[in-house]
Amino acid sequence: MGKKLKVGKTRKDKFYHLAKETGYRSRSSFKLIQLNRKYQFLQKARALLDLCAAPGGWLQVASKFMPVSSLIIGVDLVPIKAIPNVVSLQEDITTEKCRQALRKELQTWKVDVVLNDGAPNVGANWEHDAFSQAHLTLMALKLACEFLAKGGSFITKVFRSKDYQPLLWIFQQFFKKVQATKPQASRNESAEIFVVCQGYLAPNKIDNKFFDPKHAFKEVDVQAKTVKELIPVKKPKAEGYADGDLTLYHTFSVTEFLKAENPVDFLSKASEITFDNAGLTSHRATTNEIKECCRDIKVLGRKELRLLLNWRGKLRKFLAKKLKDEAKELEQDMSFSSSDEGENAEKESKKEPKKSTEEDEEDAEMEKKLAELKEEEVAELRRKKRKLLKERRKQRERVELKMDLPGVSIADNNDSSMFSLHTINKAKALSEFSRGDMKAADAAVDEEDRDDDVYLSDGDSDKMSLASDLDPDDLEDIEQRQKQMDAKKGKKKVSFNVEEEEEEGQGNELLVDLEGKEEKRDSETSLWFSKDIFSELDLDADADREIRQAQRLQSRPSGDKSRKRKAVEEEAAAEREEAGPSREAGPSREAEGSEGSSSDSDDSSDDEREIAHMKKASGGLAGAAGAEDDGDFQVVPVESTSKRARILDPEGLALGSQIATSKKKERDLINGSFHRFANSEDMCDIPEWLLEDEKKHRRRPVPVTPEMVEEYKQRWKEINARPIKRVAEAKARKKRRMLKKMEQVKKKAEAVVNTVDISEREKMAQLKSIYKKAGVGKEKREVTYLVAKKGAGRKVRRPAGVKGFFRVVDGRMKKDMRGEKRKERRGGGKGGKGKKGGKGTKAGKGHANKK
Ligand SMILES: C[S@@+](CC[C@H](N)C(=O)[O-])C[C@H]1O[C@@H](n2cnc3c(N)ncnc32)[C@H](O)[C@@H]1O
Repeated sequence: MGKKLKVGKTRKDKFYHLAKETGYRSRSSFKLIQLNRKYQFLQKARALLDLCAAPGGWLQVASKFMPVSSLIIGVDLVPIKAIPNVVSLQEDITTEKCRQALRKELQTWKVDVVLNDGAPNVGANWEHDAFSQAHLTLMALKLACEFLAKGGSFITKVFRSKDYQPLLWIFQQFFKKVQATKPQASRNESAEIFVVCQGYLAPNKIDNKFFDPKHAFKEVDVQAKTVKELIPVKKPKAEGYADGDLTLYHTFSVTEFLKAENPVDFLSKASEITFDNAGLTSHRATTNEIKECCRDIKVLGRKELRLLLNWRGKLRKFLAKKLKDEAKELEQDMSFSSSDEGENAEKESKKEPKKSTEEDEEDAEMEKKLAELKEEEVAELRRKKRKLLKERRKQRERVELKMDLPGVSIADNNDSSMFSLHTINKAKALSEFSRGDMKAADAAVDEEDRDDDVYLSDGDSDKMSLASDLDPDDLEDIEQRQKQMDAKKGKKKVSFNVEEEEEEGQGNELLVDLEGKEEKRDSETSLWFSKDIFSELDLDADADREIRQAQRLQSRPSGDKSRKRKAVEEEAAAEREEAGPSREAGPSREAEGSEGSSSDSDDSSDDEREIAHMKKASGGLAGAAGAEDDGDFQVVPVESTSKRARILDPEGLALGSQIATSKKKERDLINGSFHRFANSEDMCDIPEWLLEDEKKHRRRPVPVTPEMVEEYKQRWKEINARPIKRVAEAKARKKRRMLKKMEQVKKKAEAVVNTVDISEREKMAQLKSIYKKAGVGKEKREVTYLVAKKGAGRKVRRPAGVKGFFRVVDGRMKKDMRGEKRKERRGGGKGGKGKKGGKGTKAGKGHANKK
């Protein structure tokens, strides 16, 4: 028999070798390194206690990661070889002696971290081993509870057995956060798991049952006091009695309870609720239990208090409904009495003696008041709704005009209202101001404010809440009935808009519109069209074009019908010409032509109609900017100053550069523009070819050198060669993203390279996966597809001329697909027998297909 192969735990794995390489005393050092990497408890610790520390791997790690001159103590059954700056004790952590030794060592100090990697001698049987492990952990916890500072951490090894859950529960009683984890260095086949407990609660008293395995593991004593219970709760601060309140017993009536603004607050103050309303006492919601609860509020629990609150809600709903019914009855009575007033009055006076008792009067009075109350309520609701809608509309407008951001309103801020003329927009307030009666004016303004105020007085809020108990349908119903009643009473009802207009009519005289209605509309229109979305549309140019078209049509000589057809062509040519740089100075062709327009004829009526239509279409702009022909007078068109800058071509730019450099040159250029070609003659009877020729030659050369023009041409080319802004921006964004990604990948790679606890091969694998995930360095491979010859198999030699990657594919699929297509073309796949796939394909070299 040969030597037995090492299996499972005894196998020397990478961490074993790594520990040997790096000088750690045990492979479990890497467990602590990995735990610390995740939870970062060593860096902050100033004192540490390592229970079951031999041979000292964890102590090494602790002394490496903890701040210099920290206190580190290690305890184990076996002696630990000395480690610089580490105190080691040889003790059994389950004993009192060990506890005392630690006390002696630490004196009054508390530690920030307690570690426990204890593993008792095992081998008896699984259950026994598991128990002794759990017991050791419990003992470690006991020591931790004694020596840990508040907020400290306890990191312990636990074996997964039936005692695992009870242990976790106990940890949770002492620590804020308890997390279980299995570090990479811990073998998968091992049942160990590491529990990281953070935020030690440091209770004043601890029940020893927690550390008694009998209680802790077998039957966890649920009744045992929890740590939270053991932590003394601070006494609430004495607040004393309220002023004038000398008794602790407060009795309130049901009505008061129903009216209470904050019922919860009310219940906290009340000792007893008495019944002052027979109707409410006999209400079916008022059960015996409720009555009993009302007798002593102070003894009630959460459930009973909730019961009382529900009861209150029911009663309020009941009352609201009652009010509604009463209002309905009142209305019916009114309609009944108004229609049959005459007859019934006579009949009743004859039949019965008049029943005019005081009670009836009181009832009527009550009902009237109720109706008024409801009316007010509904009016209030309507007013609020209107105000809300108005505000929303305003906000929308402000957002549209880019005065506000959506959801953020600067205009909502009313701080400046005291300086606003709008606050005294009532004539009454203004007159008070002008008389110098500031008090009265303030009152008037307040009155105005109150109309729109969202907040209500106490009484109002109660009314409002009553209304809120009603259904929306009910409200609508009430509203409608109210309207009918108003109409019957002959009340003068006016719509909201009319009301507003009236108010405006007698408004503040100081609030005068700076613009007329027309101007206001124009400015609003221009504001609207100044939005970004319209910036692409050259509205000015469009308007100008229309004007010119109208003028040209107007200036056409009468009788020349052949010209009429060409008008459009001419117009287009003229526009093209205008776009050119060397537009001749001097009177325009329009002006020339317009001379002829004074001689009207019958044929021109169509044109005139067209012009009128166009003028109308151009919104009156034609009249402002274009030439007007008013009888014998010819109005010279004035170029609009707001006209957009024309984009010049290279010749124009060269000319412009000359003007820009010298005033004299500018003057010369202007003077030079008055030459014999500048004033065109009447060219009506000139043949077309001559006109074309004239256009070319009847112009003075522009005083710029061809070199200058060439230079500007080059500049244009350069500008045109540049990518458009958006493309450039997108490219820049992509580049930035890429750089960022690279930076992150670099950091990750560095971290992997610097990791000590993994082998080189693993590092390589991790690096590869990092770069792969980031998509860096992933270039699309150029693959050449080769269709294999029949029976060639998968192994094909690289054919001549094929470079790089190549893949051999089966030609049949391609052929099948072709066949399918052919079938379809022939019509619904009814193509005769036809061999499937047809003849064999020529495979090999000739079919190389690059992708
Ligand atoms: C896995 S080793 C600890 C390894 C240590 N964390 C390191 O990194 O070197 C478990 C240790 O627990 C110790 N041990 C077991 N029962 C103990 C007890 N009752 N008191 C003290 N140490 C104990 C053993 O002596 C053993 O050295």
